[in-house]
Amino acid sequence: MQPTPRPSSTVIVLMGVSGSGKSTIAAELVDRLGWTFAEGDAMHPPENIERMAAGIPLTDADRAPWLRRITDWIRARLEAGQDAIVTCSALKAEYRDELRSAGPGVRIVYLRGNPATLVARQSARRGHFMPASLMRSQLETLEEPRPDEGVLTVDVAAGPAEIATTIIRSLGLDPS
Ligand SMILES: Nc1ncnc2c1ncn2[C@@H]1O[C@H](COP(=O)(O)OP(=O)(O)O)[C@@H](O)[C@H]1O
Ligand SMILES: O=C(O)[C@H](O)[C@@H](O)[C@H](O)[C@H](O)COP(=O)(O)O
Repeated sequence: MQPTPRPSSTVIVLMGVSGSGKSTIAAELVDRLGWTFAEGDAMHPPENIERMAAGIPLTDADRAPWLRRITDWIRARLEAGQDAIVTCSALKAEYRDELRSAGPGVRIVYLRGNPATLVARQSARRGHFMPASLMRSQLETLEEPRPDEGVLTVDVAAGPAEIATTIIRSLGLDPS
């Protein structure tokens, strides 16, 4: 069977709840691949950051402008033929549909962890606006990707370097 040809450029979306390692794995992938990177959190309107910092979960309406900005960013990278990486919790299937609408080069990677690990990692993290109290709503809101979504799921029990290797191999991004 012929290998599936890569589209002209690829944008990896690292998804998962707060504390799943999106920023950490993105940094590892950027180191290894040298691709353009955007932190999805930086695209939230300031009110969203204020809400989360105050322990208030975001609603669909709160997330709408943020998802639009991320989707526009992805589309611009694909149109420019640039490979890129972006973090976005993408908790619901409808959010992922929107992100994928940016173009065929979108590859979503779900960083899946057991709740105990996620809570431990998120609460050990310092200097971040997201309070540990919001983990419960993150986990309640999360709709894990269905098999037909074509999302790559990676367990976050392993260390960042191993996870990055798994992602690079599974997406066929090894240097040839
Ligand atoms: N695979 C991993 N193994 C061990 N610790 C990790 C791993 N991934 C992330 N961490 C740690 O867990 C915390 C949350 O990771 P972070 O990348 O900030 O998650 P997110 O961006 O999804 O909120 C950080 O303190 C980070 O150093
Ligand atoms: O959709 C949401 O509720 C938020 O976007 C949330 O899922 C996201 O995780 C925050 O931006 C916190 O940032 P960290 O994921 O870096 O903790």
